[in-house]
Amino acid sequence: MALVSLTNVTKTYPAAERGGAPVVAVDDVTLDIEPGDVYGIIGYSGAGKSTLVRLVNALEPATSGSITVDGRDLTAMPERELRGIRLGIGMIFQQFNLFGSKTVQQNVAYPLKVAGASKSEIEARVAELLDFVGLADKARNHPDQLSGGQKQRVGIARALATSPRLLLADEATSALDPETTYEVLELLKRVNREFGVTIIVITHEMDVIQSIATKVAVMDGGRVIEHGDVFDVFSDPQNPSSARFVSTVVKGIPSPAELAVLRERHEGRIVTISFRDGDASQASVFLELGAAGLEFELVYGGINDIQGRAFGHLTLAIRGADAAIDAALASIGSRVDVTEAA
Ligand SMILES: Nc1ncnc2c1ncn2[C@@H]1O[C@H](COP(=O)(O)OP(=O)(O)OP(=O)(O)O)[C@@H](O)[C@H]1O
Repeated sequence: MALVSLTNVTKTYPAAERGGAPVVAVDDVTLDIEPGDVYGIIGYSGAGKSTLVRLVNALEPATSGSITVDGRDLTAMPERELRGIRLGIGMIFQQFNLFGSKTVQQNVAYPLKVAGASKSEIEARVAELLDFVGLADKARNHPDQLSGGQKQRVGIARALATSPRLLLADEATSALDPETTYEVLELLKRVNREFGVTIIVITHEMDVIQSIATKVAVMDGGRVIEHGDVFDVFSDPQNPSSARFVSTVVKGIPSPAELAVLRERHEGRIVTISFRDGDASQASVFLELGAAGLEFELVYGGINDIQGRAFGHLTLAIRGADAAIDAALASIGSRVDVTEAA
């Protein structure tokens, strides 16, 4: 059974001005998030991602449709029970949202205090979590004495304090540099692997999805326009907007402008060979071109790794007799996708 299930969920906000049109922030979204998923939700600013998070977190009611968390329908639930649902969901934020006047230890202890845990339970759990996030030596520091990455690690420890099954990460690495982003994403992977916590990652950065998510939903104008396994969406996006996101991290077939530059710099026929794991290896393609007596160079593209599965597009400039090139491409084209620039 899905841990989070959204069925035809719509959230409409009233118009800001009298006579204006209402804002449909989330538009007829149907999505299942299974236990153990790291589910990425990507979209440009205003796509409706944060609104979707607030609906799942029961901070706001949906206008229509149904949302279940752990099999329990939030739509008709009284506020008292919604509070219980919220306790089972951890949240981390772009701006960390730590209490500046409390120490690291007190920040992590806070949700446990609210939940009514005993002093000894709190001490043991906080020590365990600070150890897990590698900040045991900072227990008595205040947030302003920590780096951004350390603050987010405190945020993660605090979000895990009450042992939630679900963690919502809303642009959790958007304020961090690439190195620190990598560390925080690695920590989130451990949270998923070692504690079995399901994670929903909201982001506008495709490389975050690439490095951590197993599934992805692409949002645009409040709608989910494409969703599926990260590998499938990255290697073969079906929607132009998803393709634009993918192109920020994957070099595909060169655009007409890029082709013009390639032609200026390289002689020969420009051919893109697309690999998807399970297809022929790159080595077999290169060997075949070599065996046909053709000269070639790699001029554009690359191979990507998504959770241990490889795919990518390599664009080559190939030189030699046209008939020999035609024969080699026909043979290679029977195993992998071959696209020759017009
Ligand atoms: N409380 C609100 N009242 C009215 N309109 C809202 C409210 N919250 C969000 N919206 C509108 O709903 C749409 C979706 O906003 P949302 O914040 O969910 O998008 P987002 O994808 O999270 O973008 P960002 O990354 O910029 O936060 C936007 O048009 C926004 O202006």
